[in-house]
Amino acid sequence: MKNIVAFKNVTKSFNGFAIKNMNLTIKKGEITGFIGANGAGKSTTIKLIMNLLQPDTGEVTVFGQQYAHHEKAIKERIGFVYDNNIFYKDLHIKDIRRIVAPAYQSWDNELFNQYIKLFELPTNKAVQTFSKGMQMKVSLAMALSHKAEFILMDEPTAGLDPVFRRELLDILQEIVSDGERSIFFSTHITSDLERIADRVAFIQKGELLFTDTKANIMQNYALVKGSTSLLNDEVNTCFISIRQQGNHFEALTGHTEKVAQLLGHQVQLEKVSLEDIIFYAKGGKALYV
Ligand SMILES: Nc1ncnc2c1ncn2[C@@H]1O[C@H](COP(=O)(O)OP(=O)(O)OP(=O)(O)O)[C@@H](O)[C@H]1O
Repeated sequence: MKNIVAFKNVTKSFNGFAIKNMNLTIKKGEITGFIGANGAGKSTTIKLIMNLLQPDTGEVTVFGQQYAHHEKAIKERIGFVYDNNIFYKDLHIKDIRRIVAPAYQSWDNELFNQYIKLFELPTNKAVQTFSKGMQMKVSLAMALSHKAEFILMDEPTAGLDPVFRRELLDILQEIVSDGERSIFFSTHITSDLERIADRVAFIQKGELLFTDTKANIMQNYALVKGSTSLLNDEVNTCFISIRQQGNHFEALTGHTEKVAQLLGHQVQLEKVSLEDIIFYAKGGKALYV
């Protein structure tokens, strides 16, 4: 499957925080959800994808091209969607159309009008009077009207009411249904991922812990419970995190099959939700009591 975005050993350091040796790929035709705790590095990663930040080392390619030589061509094909559309706040939708349209070669006015209607956005009010969800829809309508092939969203569903959130998620699913467009969005809400993501990327303290299809994650990840006497170096390599209490342990594994081979019936294997994975993975590789 074709990569829309490929990070190759990307590092980016700030004082006290670093994206470490990141090898993120985003696949064509899929919705990839990007999850991680506050401050894990989601926005920084999105800025690297958008070339708003440049890597200290490593390489970012988008549509197989590098920003250094193809910035305009790449940006033409990306729709960066965010609610805080500061440039356009005082404007009405028709003014936005007038200003934004000339910036894109492939802008389609007819399509823009269709989305404004579909999203039920008022055309007679300044965008700053719109709710957060409506502003998100304006941004999405703009992205779709210049026929962006890749929609990139930083926490699109944060602060939306459940009905609006579901509506937005349905729209996103519809967007990728032809297999030609791709979506990458960050979120804190695991149910968003459970609902629409094909693939999930999980970042923790600047490190990409995994990127995998939801189906694989559900199949390969499990909570393992058993006696601490079973733990040894070989067994421990199967675990992402281990919690011990007395002579019992609970561990998150991404290698259910291997654990079953090594420990068989001596341990209990329980299915996990994405929320469980994020909770248990929080301890990283550390072994703690
Ligand atoms: N320009 C910058 N200069 C210095 N530090 C920065 C800069 N941008 C981000 N950081 C730091 O990098 C870390 C990661 O921030 P980032 O915004 O990427 O996290 P996030 O996962 O998007 O968090 P949240 O979910 O809270 O939005 C934070 O500790 C932040 O303070």
